[in-house]
Amino acid sequence: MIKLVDGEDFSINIINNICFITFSSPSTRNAISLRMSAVMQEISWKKENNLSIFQKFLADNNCLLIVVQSSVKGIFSSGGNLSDLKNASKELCQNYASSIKAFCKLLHSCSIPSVTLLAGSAYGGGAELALATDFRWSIGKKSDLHFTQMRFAIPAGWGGMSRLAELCPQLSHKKISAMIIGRHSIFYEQMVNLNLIDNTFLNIKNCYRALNEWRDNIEQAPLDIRNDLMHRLNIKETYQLEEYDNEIFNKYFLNFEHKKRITTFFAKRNNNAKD
Ligand SMILES: CC[C@H](C(=O)O)C(=O)SCCNC(=O)CCNC(=O)[C@H](O)C(C)(C)COP(=O)(O)OP(=O)(O)OC[C@H]1O[C@@H](n2cnc3c(N)ncnc32)[C@H](O)[C@@H]1OP(=O)(O)O
Repeated sequence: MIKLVDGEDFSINIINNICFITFSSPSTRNAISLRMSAVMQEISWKKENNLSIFQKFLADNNCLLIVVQSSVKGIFSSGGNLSDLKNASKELCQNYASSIKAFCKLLHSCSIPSVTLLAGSAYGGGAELALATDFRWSIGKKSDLHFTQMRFAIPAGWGGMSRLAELCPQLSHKKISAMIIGRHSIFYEQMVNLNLIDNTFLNIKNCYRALNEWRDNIEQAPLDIRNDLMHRLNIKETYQLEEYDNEIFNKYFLNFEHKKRITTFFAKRNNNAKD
């Protein structure tokens, strides 16, 4: 295990090329504390060579997948830490939301796939954190999102409204504003209908098995193709993306590696046929 953050309630470790970001604060239902936000600020804001500490940690340790998870049964996160926000000075809180928002943005803008494991509810900023990753996998069918920010007379502040629009094109900006104003909840079935749940597992064991299989498949993809495919997220115009996709396909089609793997495929089939 390679550690970047070793807090009792918030840790970031790499195990077998998977980066686990784990929230473990049962006493606050995984509320994101001021201290957690300070750590997120430290590791998210650009440092050397235009790379944040977090991105350098991922690169230096050949991380292939990012997993955000809760170790607290029945809840992903209760969002902003209300007692911290009640007791701390305005100065102490001035970077609170922007630090968490920067960390959330990194989770879907870096060139490594990210997935949130949901086994319970997410409230307020916790729902925004659950939306921050590329994918969401549900363990069981009790995953849900509760946009409770307006209970405290604030809009979503960790990037959740624009992220919801990205993930669910069918939700207009007006509908998203209405959902925040109306403190809407999105329960499991609706999350599935909105494509906010990408996979569902009966239990955590099956989920981790699928994560390891995903990691193995990524590892078997040649690094140059992985990099070229992940570069797609930087191309915004559709016509440029089509041109780029043609270019990278022609770059690898019937090259040495492609033909080698076709040969291996038939060799394995012939060996299996003989067994
Ligand atoms: C832009 C984001 C925005 C912001 O940053 O301001 C927000 O995220 S606003 C906060 C949005 N969060 C919520 O609306 C959730 C508030 N919490 C609850 O509704 C409940 O606690 C719930 C449903 C999460 C859990 O209910 P349950 O009955 O299981 O437990 P308790 O309510 O008894 O809570 C247990 C324990 O956890 C503490 N707690 C819960 N949520 C928070 C929180 N967000 N911040 C700090 N502490 C929290 C609660 O006070 C209890 O502690 P105790 O010492 O026993 O009082």
